[in-house]
Amino acid sequence: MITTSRPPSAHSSNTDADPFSVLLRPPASETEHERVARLQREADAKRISDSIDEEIKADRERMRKSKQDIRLLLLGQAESGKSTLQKQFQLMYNPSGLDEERLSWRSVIYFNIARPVRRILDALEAFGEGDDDDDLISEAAFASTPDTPTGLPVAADLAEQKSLSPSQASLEKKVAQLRTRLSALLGAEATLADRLSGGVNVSGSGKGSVFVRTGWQSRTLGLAFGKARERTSSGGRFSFTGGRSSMEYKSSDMELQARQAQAEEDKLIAEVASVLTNCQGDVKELWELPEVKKLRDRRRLKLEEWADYFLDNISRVANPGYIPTTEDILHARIQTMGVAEHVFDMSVHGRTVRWHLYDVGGARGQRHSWIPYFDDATAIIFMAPVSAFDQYLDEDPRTNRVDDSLQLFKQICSNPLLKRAHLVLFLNKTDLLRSKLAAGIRVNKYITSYGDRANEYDAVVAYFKAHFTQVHRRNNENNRVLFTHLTSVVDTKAMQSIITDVRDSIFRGYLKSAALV
Ligand SMILES: Nc1nc2c(ncn2[C@@H]2O[C@H](COP(=O)(O)OP(=O)(O)OP(=O)(O)O)[C@@H](O)[C@H]2O)c(=O)[nH]1
Ligand SMILES: [Mg+2]
Repeated sequence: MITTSRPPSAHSSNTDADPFSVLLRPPASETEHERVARLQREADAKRISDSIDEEIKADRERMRKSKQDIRLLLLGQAESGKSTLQKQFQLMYNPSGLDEERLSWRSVIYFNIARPVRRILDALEAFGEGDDDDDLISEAAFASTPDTPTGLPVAADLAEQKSLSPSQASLEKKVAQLRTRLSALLGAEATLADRLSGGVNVSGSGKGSVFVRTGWQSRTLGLAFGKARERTSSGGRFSFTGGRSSMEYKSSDMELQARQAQAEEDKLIAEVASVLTNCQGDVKELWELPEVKKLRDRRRLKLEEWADYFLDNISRVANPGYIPTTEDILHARIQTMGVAEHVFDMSVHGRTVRWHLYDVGGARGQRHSWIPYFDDATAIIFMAPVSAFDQYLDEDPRTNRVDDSLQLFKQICSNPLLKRAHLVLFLNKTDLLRSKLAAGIRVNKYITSYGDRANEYDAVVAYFKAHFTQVHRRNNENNRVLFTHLTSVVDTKAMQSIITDVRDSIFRGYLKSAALV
């Protein structure tokens, strides 16, 4: 056994000692047992202190590295295609992530079917109530009215009771029958909306919109699908990692709850899937009613593009064991709430750089949440849906969507916090623009300044492009270049080369500014 000299006692008479060490000195009466315990405590404290130092060092290193990351903001009004573009990035740079969340898209797709089904029924009923445009009622609807096993009134009775024409009464009866047969699907709409939004209602952002926060896929399916983060408008950070993160399952209680939620979710989806399998014939019958086409042609029933896509594909989607295809996922629609961050490591010309993609909610009530992301943005892709010339904002039905896009683009171009950001403009939904023009929808009916220019794709695109370019030119203090692309972001093949092109131009700008710093 060796003996060591004791440190001077706190009660020592040495008055020259540093007052802190005096305070820390062990009492003179310390026993050997107490001394061993104290040394152990001191060693533990040092270990903890060293590990904190290590963490601080690693944090600094992360910060230094993350300053070199590329931050790309996807901006634009609601429905402009930001989340769809994000999915295309995911397909290119993290395809396994999309595979992992594939099944969770069923709830969105079923919701994308249930809601338009209800809207079609409502529109047909509203027609029956006050509209006596006989031409709208097809003979087919009248002729195919069967006797009613459900006890619903027959066409002749209805006509007599409400003094409707026989054809109107026939349609009303058919719609009533379809509503009864589709009641289980209609009932699922609210349940699905509630599950998707996690019970959150967002006011002031459009009629009956369903918003999802980042990470909804793991809430609806309990999957690990990659990292997603949010910044609050005060600049603080909330981070969320999908799947079994320590944050999600801190205790076995929470794990149990998550398992129960997952089991309920699976049950709900299985139930809706079987409802859809059973009523697919009715959905098809409703969708194919000639009156639906007529109401749409006369613009008395406006359905969004995803309704067309999924109702056209109803037999496939309603198949038992349905798994969404990539194209289905690209067409699925759910509104983004707040800002979702997606992180990809991209190798560009032999150099790997971390990219942070920020997919924002574009509705007016969501735009305030963009601001904390402005000051360190490397680049912006602004998305303007040019097919929306005949549409108005859900959140403000007096504002034309293209006009809103132009106003928003002006704010983005002139924002001083964004003046260094590389600027890319996607004039999106060009496929839908082509279809609308081919269907004879006239631009000058909605945008009077279009005048008597040709109602053709090239002329319309040139007109909109000129307006966006002019907004940029008038709000371009920094002489920054605007890179414009005509896009249909649901077109995967075309998007692969556009994304590569955009990626390279952002990367070139990034290298240039890195060299200047
Ligand atoms: N046909 C077609 N559909 C598109 C195109 N771009 C987007 N869509 C569809 O439009 C709908 C809305 O797209 P999102 O990507 O969800 O829009 P968003 O900009 O993220 O909307 P918010 O999250 O509300 O801000 C989805 O159903 C997409 O599939 C396009 O170029 N062509
Ligand atoms: Mg979105």
